[in-house]
Amino acid sequence: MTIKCLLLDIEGTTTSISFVKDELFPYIRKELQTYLEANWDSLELQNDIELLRKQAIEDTLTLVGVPEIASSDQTPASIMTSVIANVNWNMDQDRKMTALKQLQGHMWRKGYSSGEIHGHLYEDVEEALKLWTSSGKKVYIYSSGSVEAQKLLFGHSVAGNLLQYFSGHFDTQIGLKIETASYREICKSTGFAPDEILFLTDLPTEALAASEAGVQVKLLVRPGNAPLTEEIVQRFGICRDFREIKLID
Ligand SMILES: CSCCC(=O)C(=O)COP(=O)(O)O
Ligand SMILES: [Mg+2]
Repeated sequence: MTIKCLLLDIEGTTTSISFVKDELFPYIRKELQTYLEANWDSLELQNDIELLRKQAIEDTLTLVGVPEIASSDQTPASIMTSVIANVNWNMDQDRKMTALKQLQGHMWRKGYSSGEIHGHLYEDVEEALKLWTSSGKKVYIYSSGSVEAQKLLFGHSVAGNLLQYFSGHFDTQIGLKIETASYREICKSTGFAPDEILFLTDLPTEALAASEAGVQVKLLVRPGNAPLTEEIVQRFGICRDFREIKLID
């Protein structure tokens, strides 16, 4: 079946893992206290904290050592201290839950708009986006990073604003990337049959979930990505660069 739609992961696929680990995440740790103090009275921040609070309560049922978030009748200072402990703990484990990703997306706004952060993209990405879209393919992003964080990264990227190439964005609101149901929902939402979609990712767990839904998959081998087993390489095929991907019209 001809590929009509490309579904792209970000970290490890369009963008280096080191940009996320060494620039984006440290920005959150560095700015968190200041951000909480500056935005304490905003509804958006209070909603983000409430989401983190609910997630922490749910997490205590299955995880050990979860820092809980102080209840809303505590002082702002004690709530802030508990939020900082919770966010850092979740980031230490690179957790991909919506509550954390939503707050991060809101915090990165200032970093991108001030020019402190530029979204990293591998140099083949822009050329591939141009080629695919000019030949009539639709391109979507599916990342654990929130839709807002995705738009910031591609809107303020090292190659400029590339948002015009995307037909849409998906994040964990549609489901986790390691769950097959998420890819079924993406098929429904985009209107493409599973085998008309090619999902590009760096993670075998995501590749397996997508392929269970009937979506076609290729794994990216980018510098700094985790090594892949021979079995996974044989099963899905790999590419080192988007220019290696040949789509039949
Ligand atoms: C686009 S937001 C920054 C990256 C991020 O927070 C993340 O979790 C990336 O995960 P991905 O699903 O793109 O591997
Ligand atoms: Mg990834």
